[in-house]
Amino acid sequence: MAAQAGPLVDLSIDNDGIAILTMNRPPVNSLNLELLEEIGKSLDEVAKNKTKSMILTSSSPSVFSAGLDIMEMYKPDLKRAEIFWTTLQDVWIKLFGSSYITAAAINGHAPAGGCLLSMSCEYRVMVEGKYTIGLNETALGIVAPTWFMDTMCHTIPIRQAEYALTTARMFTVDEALQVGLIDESASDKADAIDKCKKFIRKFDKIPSLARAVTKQKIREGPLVRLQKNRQQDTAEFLGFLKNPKIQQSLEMYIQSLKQKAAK
Ligand SMILES: CCCCCC/C=C/CC(=O)SCCNC(=O)CCNC(=O)[C@H](O)C(C)(C)COP(=O)(O)OP(=O)(O)OC[C@H]1O[C@@H](n2cnc3c(N)ncnc32)[C@H](O)[C@@H]1OP(=O)(O)O
Repeated sequence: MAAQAGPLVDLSIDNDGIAILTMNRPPVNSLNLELLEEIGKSLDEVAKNKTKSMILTSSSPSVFSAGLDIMEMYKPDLKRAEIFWTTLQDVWIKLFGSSYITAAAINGHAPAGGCLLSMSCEYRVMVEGKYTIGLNETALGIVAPTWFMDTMCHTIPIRQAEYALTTARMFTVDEALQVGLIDESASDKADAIDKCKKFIRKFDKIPSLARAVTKQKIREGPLVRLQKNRQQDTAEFLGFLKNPKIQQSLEMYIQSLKQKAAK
């Protein structure tokens, strides 16, 4: 993968006081430890500055995020893998449990961890095109953690979530719209951001504390479940990584990605 030039995330506040958090790890925004750390710091910044809302997007022209960086899981240094996983848990807790308004302008593919980040927001607008979104973990021979599943069940009906998770279903933009995995489609990134802003403006006349507490109460179940089981969840992840069959599946998947990229 190409070397990183420039900061891994850009956090700006626009004229309406809305924070725009742009992931910037070319070529595909795969979530490695460093990118997750930077996303986590930006989310802290948004919370600390009491910014009322945040839009999550990507600097790539065709990928929102390719999900977890598979190289963090393939034959890993186990100490780093543990920090990687707890950082991912932190990012999810901060984003899913945030009190400010969140929306994702999904300007490209959003598989696995990319889908998770967008589902952790309250509203999703995806750019039209040949892009797909979904949790495809079973296709890699791995199992999405319970909190990934909880996040999907919080977004689409549980029957659809079970079917999508077990079949590693990647939804087209139209399919995602139909099932409710995204809320709107957009012609391009600017349109996606505009539509996210329109969603955010819906709260202009709603008292912010009432809105925030309502959001946090409705999201409490999945959050408490992970918070109570963090150590076990991390142990399970590390256990998976030590399993030779999982490593074999990851190796085959990496090879297939490299072959596809070389074509
Ligand atoms: C193990 C225990 C349980 C763990 C539970 C956690 C579960 C996992 C959640 C995850 O997020 S796993 C990651 C799943 N992600 C994917 O399956 C996506 C794979 N990528 C793609 O499908 C495509 O890259 C794309 C996102 C559709 C973009 O396609 P595009 O044609 O634009 O780019 P490519 O040519 O395919 O890729 C460019 C370059 O990036 C490398 N790469 C792609 N995705 C990843 C990734 N997730 N991690 C690391 N590297 C990735 C790809 O190999 C190419 O590399 P080079 O050949 O240029 O070196």
